Amino acid sequence: MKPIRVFKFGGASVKSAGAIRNLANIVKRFSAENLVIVVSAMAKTTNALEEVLMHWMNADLTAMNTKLKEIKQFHLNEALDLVEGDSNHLLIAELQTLFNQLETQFGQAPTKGYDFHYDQVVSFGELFSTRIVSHYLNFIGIANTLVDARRCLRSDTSYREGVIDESTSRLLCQREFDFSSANIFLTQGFIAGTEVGTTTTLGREGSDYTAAILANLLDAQDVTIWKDVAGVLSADPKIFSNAVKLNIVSYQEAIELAYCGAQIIHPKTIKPIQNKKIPLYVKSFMEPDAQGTIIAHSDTPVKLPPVLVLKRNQVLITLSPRDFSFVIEDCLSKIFALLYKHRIKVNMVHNSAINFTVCVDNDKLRLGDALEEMKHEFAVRYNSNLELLTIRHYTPEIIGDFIGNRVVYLQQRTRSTARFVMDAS
Ligand SMILES: Nc1ncnc2c1ncn2[C@@H]1O[C@H](COP(=O)(O)OP(=O)(O)O)[C@@H](O)[C@H]1O
Ligand SMILES: N[C@@H](CC(=O)OP(=O)(O)O)C(=O)O
Repeated sequence: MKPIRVFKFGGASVKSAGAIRNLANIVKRFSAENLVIVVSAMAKTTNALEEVLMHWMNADLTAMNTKLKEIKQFHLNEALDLVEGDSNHLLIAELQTLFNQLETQFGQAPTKGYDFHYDQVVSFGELFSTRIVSHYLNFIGIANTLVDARRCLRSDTSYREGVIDESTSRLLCQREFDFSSANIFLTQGFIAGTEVGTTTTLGREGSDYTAAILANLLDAQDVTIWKDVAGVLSADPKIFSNAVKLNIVSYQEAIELAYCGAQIIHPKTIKPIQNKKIPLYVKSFMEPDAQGTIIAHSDTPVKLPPVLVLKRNQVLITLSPRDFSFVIEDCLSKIFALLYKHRIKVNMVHNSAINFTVCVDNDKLRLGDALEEMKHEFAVRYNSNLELLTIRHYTPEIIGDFIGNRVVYLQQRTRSTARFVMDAS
Protein backbone atom coordinates (compact mmCIF):
# COMPACT_ATOMS: atom_id res chain seq x y z
CA MET A 1 0.00 0.00 0.00
CA LYS A 2 1.15 3.54 -0.75
CA PRO A 3 1.97 5.62 2.34
CA ILE A 4 -0.86 7.68 3.83
CA ARG A 5 -0.57 11.45 3.89
CA VAL A 6 -2.76 13.66 6.09
CA PHE A 7 -3.77 17.15 4.93
CA LYS A 8 -5.51 19.63 7.18
CA PHE A 9 -7.38 22.62 5.79
CA GLY A 10 -8.39 25.18 8.44
CA GLY A 11 -11.11 27.82 8.48
CA ALA A 12 -9.21 30.26 6.25
CA SER A 13 -8.71 27.66 3.50
CA VAL A 14 -12.45 26.93 3.30
CA LYS A 15 -13.72 30.44 4.01
CA SER A 16 -15.64 30.81 0.72
CA ALA A 17 -16.47 29.05 -2.54
CA GLY A 18 -13.30 30.59 -4.02
CA ALA A 19 -11.16 29.24 -1.18
CA ILE A 20 -12.67 25.77 -1.63
CA ARG A 21 -11.82 25.89 -5.36
CA ASN A 22 -8.24 26.67 -4.36
CA LEU A 23 -8.27 23.73 -1.92
CA ALA A 24 -9.47 21.49 -4.76
CA ASN A 25 -6.56 22.64 -6.95
CA ILE A 26 -4.14 21.60 -4.23
CA VAL A 27 -5.83 18.22 -3.70
CA LYS A 28 -5.84 17.60 -7.46
CA ARG A 29 -2.02 17.59 -7.48
CA PHE A 30 -1.99 14.75 -4.94
CA SER A 31 -5.06 12.88 -6.17
CA ALA A 32 -3.11 9.72 -7.00
CA GLU A 33 -1.85 9.42 -3.41
CA ASN A 34 -3.50 7.96 -0.31
CA LEU A 35 -4.93 11.01 1.42
CA VAL A 36 -6.85 11.76 4.60
CA ILE A 37 -8.16 15.32 4.37
CA VAL A 38 -9.21 16.98 7.62
CA VAL A 39 -11.41 20.06 7.24
CA SER A 40 -12.41 22.74 9.78
CA ALA A 41 -15.53 24.88 9.80
CA MET A 42 -15.67 27.72 7.26
CA ALA A 43 -13.97 30.80 8.74
CA LYS A 44 -15.92 32.53 11.54
CA THR A 45 -18.60 29.80 11.61
CA THR A 46 -17.45 28.40 14.96
CA ASN A 47 -17.65 31.87 16.53
CA ALA A 48 -21.05 32.43 14.91
CA LEU A 49 -22.39 29.12 16.27
CA GLU A 50 -21.05 30.04 19.72
CA GLU A 51 -23.16 33.22 19.44
CA VAL A 52 -26.26 31.23 18.45
CA LEU A 53 -25.72 28.97 21.45
CA MET A 54 -25.33 31.91 23.80
CA HIS A 55 -28.58 33.51 22.56
CA TRP A 56 -30.40 30.19 22.99
CA MET A 57 -29.06 29.71 26.52
CA ASN A 58 -30.12 33.28 27.35
CA ALA A 59 -33.56 32.61 25.79
CA ASP A 60 -33.04 35.48 23.31
CA LEU A 61 -34.74 33.66 20.45
CA THR A 62 -34.95 36.66 18.13
CA ALA A 63 -31.19 37.22 18.19
CA MET A 64 -30.66 33.47 17.89
CA ASN A 65 -32.84 33.15 14.79
CA THR A 66 -31.21 36.15 13.11
CA LYS A 67 -27.73 34.70 13.57
CA LEU A 68 -28.81 31.22 12.54
CA LYS A 69 -30.40 32.56 9.37
CA GLU A 70 -27.16 34.38 8.52
CA ILE A 71 -25.11 31.17 8.94
CA LYS A 72 -27.58 29.17 6.84
CA GLN A 73 -27.73 31.73 4.06
CA PHE A 74 -23.95 31.94 3.90
CA HIS A 75 -23.44 28.18 3.63
CA LEU A 76 -26.22 27.72 1.08
CA ASN A 77 -24.89 30.59 -1.05
CA GLU A 78 -21.33 29.25 -1.12
CA ALA A 79 -22.57 25.71 -1.78
CA LEU A 80 -24.80 26.84 -4.65
CA ASP A 81 -21.90 28.77 -6.15
CA LEU A 82 -19.79 25.59 -6.11
CA VAL A 83 -22.42 23.40 -7.77
CA GLU A 84 -23.01 26.08 -10.41
CA GLY A 85 -26.41 27.16 -9.12
CA ASP A 86 -27.99 23.70 -9.25
CA SER A 87 -30.47 23.94 -6.37
CA ASN A 88 -31.49 20.30 -6.98
CA HIS A 89 -27.97 19.06 -6.25
CA LEU A 90 -27.80 16.51 -3.42
CA LEU A 91 -25.43 18.85 -1.54
CA ILE A 92 -28.19 21.42 -1.09
CA ALA A 93 -30.64 18.81 0.22
CA GLU A 94 -28.02 17.46 2.63
CA LEU A 95 -27.21 20.93 3.93
CA GLN A 96 -30.93 21.59 4.47
CA THR A 97 -31.19 18.34 6.44
CA LEU A 98 -28.23 19.33 8.64
CA PHE A 99 -29.75 22.76 9.30
CA ASN A 100 -33.06 21.08 10.20
CA GLN A 101 -31.21 18.84 12.67
CA LEU A 102 -29.52 21.86 14.22
CA GLU A 103 -32.75 23.87 14.41
CA THR A 104 -34.62 20.97 16.03
CA GLN A 105 -32.34 21.29 19.05
CA PHE A 106 -33.58 24.83 19.59
CA GLY A 107 -37.24 23.75 19.71
CA GLN A 108 -36.97 23.39 23.49
CA ALA A 109 -35.08 25.15 26.29
CA PRO A 110 -31.60 23.82 27.19
CA THR A 111 -31.85 20.77 29.44
CA LYS A 112 -28.18 20.16 30.24
CA GLY A 113 -25.04 22.15 31.00
CA TYR A 114 -23.35 24.66 28.70
CA ASP A 115 -20.46 22.38 27.72
CA PHE A 116 -22.77 19.57 26.56
CA HIS A 117 -24.93 21.88 24.45
CA TYR A 118 -21.83 23.62 23.12
CA ASP A 119 -20.65 20.40 21.50
CA GLN A 120 -24.08 19.50 20.09
CA VAL A 121 -24.38 22.93 18.44
CA VAL A 122 -20.89 24.13 17.54
CA SER A 123 -19.89 20.81 15.91
CA PHE A 124 -22.25 21.63 13.04
CA GLY A 125 -19.67 24.01 11.57
CA GLU A 126 -17.49 21.06 10.58
CA LEU A 127 -20.51 18.98 9.49
CA PHE A 128 -21.52 21.74 7.04
CA SER A 129 -18.05 22.43 5.67
CA THR A 130 -17.11 18.78 5.06
CA ARG A 131 -20.37 18.12 3.16
CA ILE A 132 -19.62 21.09 0.95
CA VAL A 133 -15.97 20.22 0.30
CA SER A 134 -16.65 16.52 -0.24
CA HIS A 135 -19.49 17.12 -2.71
CA TYR A 136 -17.51 19.76 -4.55
CA LEU A 137 -14.48 17.48 -4.97
CA ASN A 138 -16.77 14.75 -6.32
CA PHE A 139 -18.48 17.35 -8.56
CA ILE A 140 -15.19 18.20 -10.25
CA GLY A 141 -14.12 14.56 -10.53
CA ILE A 142 -11.97 14.08 -7.44
CA ALA A 143 -13.65 11.00 -6.01
CA ASN A 144 -13.55 10.94 -2.22
CA THR A 145 -15.23 9.22 0.71
CA LEU A 146 -16.63 11.32 3.55
CA VAL A 147 -15.99 9.72 6.96
CA ASP A 148 -17.89 10.98 9.99
CA ALA A 149 -15.16 11.73 12.57
CA ARG A 150 -17.61 10.83 15.33
CA ARG A 151 -17.54 7.24 14.10
CA CYS A 152 -13.77 6.89 14.14
CA LEU A 153 -12.49 9.15 16.93
CA ARG A 154 -13.84 7.83 20.23
CA SER A 155 -13.74 10.32 23.10
CA ASP A 156 -14.86 10.37 26.70
CA THR A 157 -17.63 12.72 27.84
CA SER A 158 -15.41 15.70 28.72
CA TYR A 159 -17.51 18.05 26.63
CA ARG A 160 -15.60 20.91 24.96
CA GLU A 161 -12.37 19.01 25.64
CA GLY A 162 -12.97 15.40 24.65
CA VAL A 163 -10.16 13.02 25.54
CA ILE A 164 -9.49 10.51 22.76
CA ASP A 165 -9.41 6.81 23.56
CA GLU A 166 -6.51 5.89 21.29
CA SER A 167 -6.79 2.11 21.25
CA THR A 168 -10.51 2.07 20.37
CA SER A 169 -10.03 4.91 17.88
CA ARG A 170 -7.18 3.05 16.18
CA LEU A 171 -9.44 0.08 15.45
CA LEU A 172 -12.30 2.33 14.33
CA CYS A 173 -10.01 4.37 12.07
CA GLN A 174 -8.50 1.30 10.45
CA ARG A 175 -12.05 0.18 9.64
CA GLU A 176 -13.37 3.56 8.39
CA PHE A 177 -10.32 4.62 6.37
CA ASP A 178 -10.19 1.53 4.21
CA PHE A 179 -7.56 2.32 1.59
CA SER A 180 -8.24 -0.92 -0.24
CA SER A 181 -11.57 0.57 -1.37
CA ALA A 182 -10.64 4.25 -2.01
CA ASN A 183 -7.65 6.56 -1.90
CA ILE A 184 -9.06 9.92 -0.79
CA PHE A 185 -10.94 10.26 2.48
CA LEU A 186 -12.29 13.45 3.96
CA THR A 187 -13.33 14.02 7.57
CA GLN A 188 -14.19 16.71 10.12
CA GLY A 189 -11.55 18.24 12.35
CA PHE A 190 -12.37 19.26 15.92
CA ILE A 191 -15.14 16.73 16.60
CA ALA A 192 -15.35 13.20 18.00
CA GLY A 193 -18.00 10.83 19.37
CA THR A 194 -18.57 9.06 22.67
CA GLU A 195 -19.29 5.37 23.10
CA VAL A 196 -23.02 6.03 22.76
CA GLY A 197 -22.55 8.28 19.75
CA THR A 198 -22.92 11.70 21.40
CA THR A 199 -20.88 14.45 19.76
CA THR A 200 -17.92 16.01 21.58
CA THR A 201 -15.43 18.68 20.55
CA LEU A 202 -11.71 18.70 21.20
CA GLY A 203 -11.09 22.32 22.20
CA ARG A 204 -11.02 25.48 20.06
CA GLU A 205 -8.74 25.21 17.03
CA GLY A 206 -8.65 21.44 17.63
CA SER A 207 -8.59 20.39 13.97
CA ASP A 208 -4.79 20.44 13.93
CA TYR A 209 -4.98 17.90 16.74
CA THR A 210 -7.44 15.76 14.74
CA ALA A 211 -4.94 15.68 11.86
CA ALA A 212 -2.11 14.70 14.20
CA ILE A 213 -4.02 11.97 16.01
CA LEU A 214 -5.28 10.47 12.73
CA ALA A 215 -1.71 10.47 11.41
CA ASN A 216 -0.60 8.62 14.51
CA LEU A 217 -3.46 6.09 14.45
CA LEU A 218 -3.05 5.39 10.73
CA ASP A 219 0.78 5.47 10.76
CA ALA A 220 0.82 8.21 8.16
CA GLN A 221 3.97 9.24 6.32
CA ASP A 222 3.48 12.96 7.05
CA VAL A 223 0.98 15.69 7.92
CA THR A 224 0.57 18.96 6.02
CA ILE A 225 -1.33 21.87 7.55
CA TRP A 226 -2.35 24.38 4.87
CA LYS A 227 -2.46 27.95 6.17
CA ASP A 228 -2.83 31.55 5.02
CA VAL A 229 0.81 32.20 6.00
CA ALA A 230 4.10 30.99 4.51
CA GLY A 231 4.78 28.63 7.44
CA VAL A 232 5.63 29.03 11.10
CA LEU A 233 7.02 32.54 11.46
CA SER A 234 9.03 34.13 14.26
CA ALA A 235 5.81 35.89 15.35
CA ASP A 236 2.22 36.38 14.26
CA PRO A 237 2.58 38.58 11.14
CA LYS A 238 -0.78 40.22 11.92
CA ILE A 239 0.77 41.66 15.11
CA PHE A 240 4.51 41.92 14.41
CA SER A 241 5.39 43.15 10.93
CA ASN A 242 9.03 41.97 10.95
CA ALA A 243 8.26 38.27 11.38
CA VAL A 244 10.49 35.90 9.41
CA LYS A 245 9.78 32.32 8.34
CA LEU A 246 11.37 29.47 10.30
CA ASN A 247 12.41 26.71 7.89
CA ILE A 248 12.97 23.91 10.39
CA VAL A 249 11.49 23.67 13.87
CA SER A 250 12.10 20.76 16.25
CA TYR A 251 9.16 19.01 17.93
CA GLN A 252 10.41 20.37 21.24
CA GLU A 253 10.44 23.96 20.01
CA ALA A 254 7.03 23.56 18.39
CA ILE A 255 5.44 22.20 21.55
CA GLU A 256 6.92 25.09 23.56
CA LEU A 257 5.58 27.65 21.06
CA ALA A 258 2.14 26.05 20.99
CA TYR A 259 2.05 25.87 24.78
CA CYS A 260 2.92 29.57 25.04
CA GLY A 261 -0.07 30.33 22.81
CA ALA A 262 1.26 30.51 19.23
CA GLN A 263 -2.01 30.38 17.32
CA ILE A 264 -0.44 28.71 14.32
CA ILE A 265 -0.46 25.25 16.01
CA HIS A 266 -2.81 23.73 18.54
CA PRO A 267 -0.87 22.67 21.68
CA LYS A 268 -2.07 19.06 21.50
CA THR A 269 -0.84 18.60 17.92
CA ILE A 270 2.80 17.77 18.51
CA LYS A 271 2.66 14.78 20.88
CA PRO A 272 0.90 12.32 18.51
CA ILE A 273 3.29 13.06 15.67
CA GLN A 274 6.41 13.22 17.83
CA ASN A 275 5.55 9.82 19.31
CA LYS A 276 5.81 8.27 15.86
CA LYS A 277 8.37 10.72 14.44
CA ILE A 278 5.95 11.83 11.74
CA PRO A 279 7.05 15.12 10.14
CA LEU A 280 4.56 18.02 10.08
CA TYR A 281 4.69 20.54 7.24
CA VAL A 282 3.09 23.97 7.61
CA LYS A 283 2.55 25.38 4.13
CA SER A 284 0.79 28.27 2.45
CA PHE A 285 -2.36 27.38 0.53
CA MET A 286 -1.63 30.43 -1.63
CA GLU A 287 1.83 29.14 -2.61
CA PRO A 288 1.59 25.35 -2.47
CA ASP A 289 4.98 24.91 -4.15
CA ALA A 290 6.85 27.05 -1.62
CA GLN A 291 8.86 25.25 1.02
CA GLY A 292 6.97 26.21 4.18
CA THR A 293 8.14 25.02 7.58
CA ILE A 294 8.98 21.47 8.58
CA ILE A 295 8.45 20.42 12.17
CA ALA A 296 10.39 17.25 12.77
CA HIS A 297 12.83 15.35 14.94
CA SER A 298 16.23 16.97 15.25
CA ASP A 299 19.29 15.44 16.93
CA THR A 300 21.10 18.73 17.07
CA PRO A 301 19.57 22.00 18.31
CA VAL A 302 18.21 24.15 15.47
CA LYS A 303 19.38 27.75 15.80
CA LEU A 304 16.40 30.11 15.79
CA PRO A 305 16.00 33.87 15.89
CA PRO A 306 13.99 35.39 18.77
CA VAL A 307 10.41 34.10 18.50
CA LEU A 308 7.51 36.13 19.92
CA VAL A 309 4.17 34.78 21.07
CA LEU A 310 1.43 37.11 22.27
CA LYS A 311 -1.49 35.68 24.22
CA ARG A 312 -4.34 38.13 24.63
CA ASN A 313 -7.29 38.30 27.02
CA GLN A 314 -5.43 37.22 30.14
CA VAL A 315 -6.37 37.62 33.79
CA LEU A 316 -3.87 37.82 36.64
CA ILE A 317 -5.32 36.50 39.90
CA THR A 318 -3.66 36.85 43.30
CA LEU A 319 -4.85 34.67 46.14
CA SER A 320 -3.93 35.28 49.80
CA PRO A 321 -5.05 32.82 52.49
CA ARG A 322 -7.52 34.60 54.79
CA ASP A 323 -5.90 33.08 57.91
CA PHE A 324 -2.44 34.40 56.92
CA SER A 325 -1.04 30.86 56.57
CA PHE A 326 1.93 30.25 54.27
CA VAL A 327 1.35 29.47 50.61
CA ILE A 328 3.24 26.18 50.77
CA GLU A 329 2.68 22.65 49.52
CA ASP A 330 -0.70 21.86 51.10
CA CYS A 331 -2.11 25.25 50.15
CA LEU A 332 -0.64 25.02 46.62
CA SER A 333 -2.15 21.60 46.07
CA LYS A 334 -5.55 22.96 47.16
CA ILE A 335 -5.27 25.86 44.71
CA PHE A 336 -4.24 23.63 41.79
CA ALA A 337 -7.05 21.16 42.57
CA LEU A 338 -9.49 24.05 42.38
CA LEU A 339 -8.06 25.34 39.09
CA TYR A 340 -8.15 21.81 37.66
CA LYS A 341 -11.72 21.25 38.82
CA HIS A 342 -12.89 24.37 36.98
CA ARG A 343 -10.72 23.51 33.96
CA ILE A 344 -8.92 26.85 34.09
CA LYS A 345 -5.92 27.08 31.75
CA VAL A 346 -2.88 28.13 33.77
CA ASN A 347 -0.30 30.04 31.76
CA MET A 348 2.11 31.29 34.42
CA VAL A 349 2.41 31.09 38.23
CA HIS A 350 4.35 32.85 40.97
CA ASN A 351 4.22 32.49 44.72
CA SER A 352 5.55 34.28 47.80
CA ALA A 353 5.05 33.67 51.54
CA ILE A 354 1.36 34.57 51.61
CA ASN A 355 0.44 35.25 47.98
CA PHE A 356 -0.12 33.01 45.01
CA THR A 357 -0.39 34.68 41.61
CA VAL A 358 -1.59 32.95 38.49
CA CYS A 359 -2.05 34.19 34.92
CA VAL A 360 -4.95 32.44 33.17
CA ASP A 361 -7.09 32.65 30.03
CA ASN A 362 -10.20 34.75 30.53
CA ASP A 363 -12.86 32.08 30.10
CA LYS A 364 -15.62 34.05 31.82
CA LEU A 365 -17.95 31.15 32.65
CA ARG A 366 -15.31 28.90 34.15
CA LEU A 367 -13.48 31.73 35.88
CA GLY A 368 -16.64 33.16 37.48
CA ASP A 369 -17.40 29.86 39.24
CA ALA A 370 -13.76 29.34 40.24
CA LEU A 371 -13.41 32.85 41.73
CA GLU A 372 -16.58 32.34 43.79
CA GLU A 373 -15.15 29.15 45.25
CA MET A 374 -11.72 30.70 45.85
CA LYS A 375 -13.28 33.48 47.91
CA HIS A 376 -14.25 31.01 50.66
CA GLU A 377 -10.64 30.59 51.72
CA PHE A 378 -8.67 33.34 50.03
CA ALA A 379 -8.72 37.06 49.64
CA VAL A 380 -8.87 37.41 45.86
CA ARG A 381 -7.54 40.28 43.74
CA TYR A 382 -7.37 40.28 39.99
CA ASN A 383 -6.52 42.36 36.94
CA SER A 384 -8.14 41.63 33.61
CA ASN A 385 -7.58 42.81 30.02
CA LEU A 386 -3.92 41.83 30.13
CA GLU A 387 -1.63 40.16 27.63
CA LEU A 388 1.15 37.63 28.06
CA LEU A 389 4.16 38.13 25.82
CA THR A 390 6.61 35.22 25.53
CA ILE A 391 9.99 35.71 23.86
CA ARG A 392 11.87 32.50 23.09
CA HIS A 393 15.62 32.85 22.41
CA TYR A 394 15.49 36.43 23.68
CA THR A 395 18.21 39.04 23.59
CA PRO A 396 18.38 42.12 25.84
CA GLU A 397 17.76 44.27 22.74
CA ILE A 398 14.55 42.43 21.83
CA ILE A 399 13.25 42.76 25.37
CA GLY A 400 14.08 46.48 25.29
CA ASP A 401 12.26 46.88 21.96
CA PHE A 402 9.08 45.15 23.03
CA ILE A 403 8.80 45.99 26.71
CA GLY A 404 10.27 49.50 26.78
CA ASN A 405 8.51 51.51 29.49
CA ARG A 406 5.42 49.34 29.71
CA VAL A 407 4.18 48.40 33.15
CA VAL A 408 4.94 44.72 33.74
CA TYR A 409 2.77 42.96 36.37
CA LEU A 410 4.72 39.73 36.38
CA GLN A 411 7.81 38.49 34.55
CA GLN A 412 9.85 35.30 34.43
CA ARG A 413 13.07 34.42 32.65
CA THR A 414 14.86 31.16 32.04
CA ARG A 415 17.97 30.84 29.86
CA SER A 416 15.84 30.43 26.75
CA THR A 417 12.53 32.14 27.49
CA ALA A 418 11.31 35.45 28.90
CA ARG A 419 7.62 36.02 29.71
CA PHE A 420 5.86 39.25 30.62
CA VAL A 421 2.30 39.94 31.80
CA MET A 422 1.30 43.47 30.84
CA ASP A 423 -1.70 45.70 30.17
CA ALA A 424 -3.18 45.09 26.72
CA SER A 425 -1.39 47.29 24.16
N1 LIG B 1 4.22 32.17 14.69
C1 LIG B 1 3.27 32.29 13.77
N2 LIG B 1 3.55 32.04 12.47
C2 LIG B 1 2.60 32.13 11.52
N3 LIG B 1 1.33 32.51 11.76
C3 LIG B 1 0.99 32.78 13.03
C4 LIG B 1 1.94 32.68 14.09
N4 LIG B 1 1.31 33.00 15.25
C5 LIG B 1 0.04 33.26 14.96
N5 LIG B 1 -0.17 33.14 13.61
C6 LIG B 1 -1.46 33.37 12.96
O1 LIG B 1 -2.02 32.11 12.68
C7 LIG B 1 -2.91 32.30 11.59
C8 LIG B 1 -3.23 30.96 10.96
O2 LIG B 1 -3.78 30.12 11.92
P1 LIG B 1 -5.34 29.94 12.03
O3 LIG B 1 -6.05 31.25 12.03
O4 LIG B 1 -5.61 29.01 13.19
O5 LIG B 1 -5.61 29.22 10.64
P2 LIG B 1 -6.74 28.23 10.21
O6 LIG B 1 -7.94 28.51 11.11
O7 LIG B 1 -7.00 28.54 8.80
O8 LIG B 1 -6.16 26.88 10.44
C9 LIG B 1 -2.17 33.24 10.68
O9 LIG B 1 -3.05 33.95 9.85
C10 LIG B 1 -1.40 34.13 11.64
O10 LIG B 1 -2.04 35.37 11.83
N1 LIG C 1 -13.57 25.22 13.85
C1 LIG C 1 -12.90 25.02 15.09
C2 LIG C 1 -11.75 24.04 14.94
C3 LIG C 1 -10.52 24.51 14.22
O1 LIG C 1 -9.47 23.95 14.37
O2 LIG C 1 -10.62 25.55 13.39
P1 LIG C 1 -9.34 26.17 12.57
O3 LIG C 1 -8.64 25.04 11.88
O4 LIG C 1 -9.97 27.15 11.64
O5 LIG C 1 -8.45 26.85 13.59
C4 LIG C 1 -12.45 26.36 15.68
O6 LIG C 1 -12.60 27.38 15.03
O7 LIG C 1 -12.01 26.37 16.81
